[in-house]
Amino acid sequence: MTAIPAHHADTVARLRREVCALHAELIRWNLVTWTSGNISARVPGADLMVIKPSGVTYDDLTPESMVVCDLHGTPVEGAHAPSSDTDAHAYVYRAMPEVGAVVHTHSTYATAWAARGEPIPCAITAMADEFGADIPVGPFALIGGDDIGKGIAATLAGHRSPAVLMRGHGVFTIGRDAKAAVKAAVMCEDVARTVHLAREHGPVDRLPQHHIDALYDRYQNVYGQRGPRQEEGADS
Ligand SMILES: O=C(CO)[C@@H](O)[C@H](O)COP(=O)(O)O
Repeated sequence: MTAIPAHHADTVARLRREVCALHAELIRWNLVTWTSGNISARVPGADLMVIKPSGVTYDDLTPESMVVCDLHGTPVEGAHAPSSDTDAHAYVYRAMPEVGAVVHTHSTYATAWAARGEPIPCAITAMADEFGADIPVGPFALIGGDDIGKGIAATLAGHRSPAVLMRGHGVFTIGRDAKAAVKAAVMCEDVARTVHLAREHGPVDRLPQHHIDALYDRYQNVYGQRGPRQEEGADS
């Protein structure tokens, strides 16, 4: 195995802790069953990523059990075999330099949309906020190799949505960091459930595009705590 350059050691140690800890969020938000989801994060400035080991139960995950791989999916540091979706994550990092993290789940409602091969229409404000569009469907691809990654990148490149429903499989989300990608997976399941429930009682209309655009812009650029006053701790 190739050694990790010394100047990346602290970052890798931090990402081992972060990626490990965030798997607890997949359980907390009921997005995974047994070992069926995974998180990875890119090591900034290096052609490396930190990813969950394959088939290890979430209770048994530790920072040390995370696997460092290069961006072709080859393990570089770690005692475990990496996630079965390692090649998919690696392809996304190679194809989408702006992506800092990838998350995969089989969360129930979103995966039901994936099983139907149907995009989730952007019908509620929470969806316009986070996704800015319908949540798209990517192609079916077998696990292992580059095909899942190719489908994710081809579907999400130039798309506002940080989530894709891979046909007949489940959800992949991307983010600038692991917390953002996990948040997108949580929100994806939430809106998948809401729009599904709404459709049980009748047709659901997509929001008008100008409302989607306005909501997306506000949430992405105005919502929450921003700017120097908040950073200095001002409260009024
Ligand atoms: O999608 C799949 C299998 O359908 C995989 O993502 C596994 O469900 C999780 O695999 P590991 O990350 O534990 O290898």
